[in-house]
This record gives sequence, structure tokens and C-alpha cells, in this order.
Amino acid sequence: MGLKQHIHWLWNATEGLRLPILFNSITGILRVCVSLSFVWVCKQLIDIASHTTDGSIGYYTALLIVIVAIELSLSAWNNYLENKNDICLKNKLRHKLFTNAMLSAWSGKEGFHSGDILNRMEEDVRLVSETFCKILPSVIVACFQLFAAFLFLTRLDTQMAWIMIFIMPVFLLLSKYYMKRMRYLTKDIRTSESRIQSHIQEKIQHKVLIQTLGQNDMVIGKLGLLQNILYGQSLKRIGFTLFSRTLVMAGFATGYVIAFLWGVNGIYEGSVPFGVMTAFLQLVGQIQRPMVDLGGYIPSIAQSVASAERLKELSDIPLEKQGVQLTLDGSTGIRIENISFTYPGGTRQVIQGFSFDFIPGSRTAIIGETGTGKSTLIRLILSLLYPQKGKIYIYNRQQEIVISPLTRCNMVYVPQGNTLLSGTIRDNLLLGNPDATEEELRNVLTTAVAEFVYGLPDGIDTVCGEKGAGLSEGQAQCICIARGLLRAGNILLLDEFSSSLDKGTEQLLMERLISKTKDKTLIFITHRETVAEYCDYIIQLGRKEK
Ligand SMILES: Nc1ncnc2c1ncn2[C@@H]1O[C@H](COP(=O)(O)OP(=O)(O)OP(=O)(O)O)[C@@H](O)[C@H]1O
Repeated sequence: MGLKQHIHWLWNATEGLRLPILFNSITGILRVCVSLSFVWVCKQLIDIASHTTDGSIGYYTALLIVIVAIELSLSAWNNYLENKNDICLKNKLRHKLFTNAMLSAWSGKEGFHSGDILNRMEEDVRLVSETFCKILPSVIVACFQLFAAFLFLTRLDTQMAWIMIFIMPVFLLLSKYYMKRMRYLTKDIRTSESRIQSHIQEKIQHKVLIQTLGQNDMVIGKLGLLQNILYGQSLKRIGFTLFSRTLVMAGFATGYVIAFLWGVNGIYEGSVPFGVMTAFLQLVGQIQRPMVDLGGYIPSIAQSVASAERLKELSDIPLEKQGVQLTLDGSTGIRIENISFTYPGGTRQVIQGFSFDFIPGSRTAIIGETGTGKSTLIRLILSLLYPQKGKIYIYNRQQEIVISPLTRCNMVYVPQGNTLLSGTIRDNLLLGNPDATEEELRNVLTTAVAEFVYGLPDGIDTVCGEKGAGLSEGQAQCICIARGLLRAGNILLLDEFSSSLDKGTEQLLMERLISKTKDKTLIFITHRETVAEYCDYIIQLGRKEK
């Protein structure tokens, strides 16, 4: 993808903030005007002091103080605006990318490692935002400063002004090559940083597993290897930056020395007054400083173009269909008509010409060996995946609709394993229904055989770690079931929901669940006979047994 597209993406991302950024640039321009007035007042003061011109020292001193005060105020205001815009843009970008990630379609597995997403949302967002809110206004101000100082200098000495500005095209020519190279070097570095973050995040998440596998050394060693790669790439970039910067600085130092010697010569010959010499040296600084600043901004701009590329990749993930949810009232069934499904990039058809009618209010167990496609079937019913052939409908007495993400509101899904998040048990339950009352919470916890919650020292407000750390697997699973039950929806999809429970608890759970979900359609994925015994139908994938 070309540079133009990244810049275009960056431009769109700043919608709503362009005016504040422009305002910040205008404040910067005012600051430059004030600092040029400072040069002029200094020149006047020196000329008056050296009797080259007439005037009041008191008047110009007062003017000087006012100018310094204005410059300080503008500088503080500039800084405030810069940081304010930066925070706003960072929040905006992160919010946009997080929304995108949460609403993105799923094709069987995530396209990005969670550590990589985190790294992009933090570091790349920071770089891009800094470039727009701090560097871009500074570039505008630097260009203005360059232009204004050049005009001022031409009034003092046209020839010297042109010599100073001559460095400019050479500088621009060099910067184009520099930008390109820097962009590639930065992209490699950012990829390595993402890898390191993914490695750390995943390994810390599974610390106990790694300890029990006895692979601590291997995991720590891998971090060392990844860091070595990053170290090498960073050194390469530092070397390149230093070399380029030294080259530019050498050019400018030469310019300054030439200007200085020219002034000394003028004073010696009596053709240049002291005031002009001081103003001249200050103006040379005012021309060279923005050039050096511009040179310093190039690495940041190159880095943020590489970052924009990475952020654009995140924001380009296709989204799920959005719109008004389609809720069916009363007992709801699912009709599957001759569906076939292969995972993207897969060669094996996981589901082949499968048909079944889950009639409203029925209970069905889906059984089958490992890897036969039970969870895949549930994902298809949830419209997380789409069959390449055939159709799935949900229906009640009045209507029948083809399923889509918009019909997901009719489903209550309890996934395999422990899916608790960090926070209190209440926080976890409210994910099922944020408006649930205390009584509703108690009811679902009872149905899910999770009354133990009220026996904990902090009851329903007990804080759990990631994945419900602090609870047993079975307890966590019961809370996950309770969370699912809080959700409205007449079709319950329960994937190995009782796998961590003992037989007695499982039986109690099934009895309570069935008595509480009389008109609902229940679909269980299970390896347990106890669960299958409570069902009207058993599907061994592709084969109806009862
Ligand atoms: N994201 C994916 N990409 C490609 N193939 C996949 C993906 N997820 C699952 N599969 C394949 O699809 C097949 C069915 O997987 P699925 O998870 O539906 O099996 P399952 O019957 O639920 O197994 P289990 O009883 O172990 O949970 C497996 O062979 C698996 O390798």
C-alpha cells in the first residue's frame, strides 16, 4: 500500500480535531512573529547604545519586557493546546480501533495476536497522535519561521539570505531518501516490539502452565532472542539517524561560521553596525533552527507513517453486519437446511450437507468424537461463521428468518470452559444483562447451582482474577452458566457447559435448568450421558439417533 493511502487514512482519522490543530499552529505562528519582534527590538537597543541610531533605551527596554512576557504566555498556551489535542486524538483513535476490534467479523480464528493489537493500540496510536498534534503544527510553524526570518534577513543582506536558504533544496532532497529508509527500518522495529509484547502477555497469562511444563528457561530465552533482534534493528536505526543528523548539522555549522565571519569582516570594514550584526546572527539562527527542527521531525513522521500503516491494517478488518436486532417472541426453533462448511484456508469440509430441525421447546444433545464439528455447528448457528452451502433459519409461529448476527439476540450461548473475566462476580453476571435486579441475580445463581457465591466472605461482590482466578473450575463454570441465563433469548446453546462438574451437581443443574426453561429450545454439546438422558433428540453429527 502506498504512502498516499496511509496519509489519507491519517487525515481521515483526525476528523474533528483538525481545527484545534490548526488553531495550535496559528498560536505557534504568532509566537514566531513575537520572537522576530524581539530580534528587531534587540537590534534597535544595540544601535541606540552604540549611537548608530537615535531613540529611547527605556522605551525599547519596556517593549522588550512586554515581548518576552507575550512569548512566554504564547509558549505556555501552545504547550497546553498541543497536549490537549494529543490526548483527544489518542482517545479517539483508540476508541475507534477498539470498537472496530469488538465489532469485527470472525472467520474461525483472530487475524492478530492480542498482544500485537495491544501494542498497536498503545504505541502506534501514541506515535501517530504525537505526529499530528505536536509535530505537524511544529512543521507549519518551522516553515513560517523559515520564511519570515528569510524575509527579515533579505532586508539586512540579500546575498547572505540566499546563501542561507541555498542549503534548503539539498536538505529536502536528502530528506526524501531519509524518509523512505526510516519508514522501512521503523516498520521492522514495530513488528519486533509487537512480537515481544505478544510473547510477554501470553506467557504471563499461562505462567502456571509453563512452570508445570518446566519450560521457564525456554520461554525466558525466547524473550532474550526476540529482544536481541529488536536491539539489532534499533542500533541500525540509531546509526542511520545519527549519520544523517551529523551530516545535516555539519552543513548548518558551516553556514553559521560563514555568516559569522561575514559579520566580523563587515564590522572590521565598518560596513556593518553592531546592531545589524547581532540581528544577523540571531536571524541566521532563526533560519537554521527550523531547518534542524524539520530534520529532527522527519524520523518521527516516518515512524508515524509506518504506524499509520499498522493502524490501518487493524481498522480494515471487516465488520459484522450491524443493525436493529431481530427478536422472535415465544418458543423459537432453528431449521438447518443442507449446510456445508469448510474453514477459510482449510481443505477438509467440517460440516457436510447437514440438516436438522430443532423444534421450538425441544432439547437436543449433539454428541460426537473430538474434532467432528460440534462447536463449529454452534458457531454457524450463532452466525459467527457462515456456511458455504445451505441455510439456517430461526422461526416461531409467526415468522421465519435466515440467521445473521442480528438474530443472535435470540440465543443464549454458554461457551466451553471457564470464560470469567477479572472483576467481581457481580460484574461478570451483569455482562449477561446490565439491568438485572438483585432477585434475578439470585435466581440465575440458584438455577446454575451457584448458591455457594452467597457463602463467600464478600458474596456476589467477591473479586476474581483473570479467568475467575480464586474460584474452582467447576464454580467458575456455574457462574458462567448463570451469566448466560441472565440474557434474554429463547434458544440456549450450551457447549460442554458441565464438563468440570461432578455427576451429582450436573444432575441437579440439569433438573433446575429444565424446570426453569420450559418453552425454550435447548441445544447441548456434550460428551456426558447424564446430559443426553434429559434430551428429546440426540444428534451424532450427520446422524439422528432417537
Ligand atoms: N479456526 C479454524 N480453522 C481451521 N480449522 C478449524 C478451526 N477451528 C476448528 N477447526 C477444525 O474443524 C474441525 C472441527 O472442530 P470443532 O471445534 O468444531 O470440533 P468439536 O467437535 O467441537 O471438537 P471437541 O469435541 O474437541 O470440542 C476440527 O478438525 C478442527 O481442526
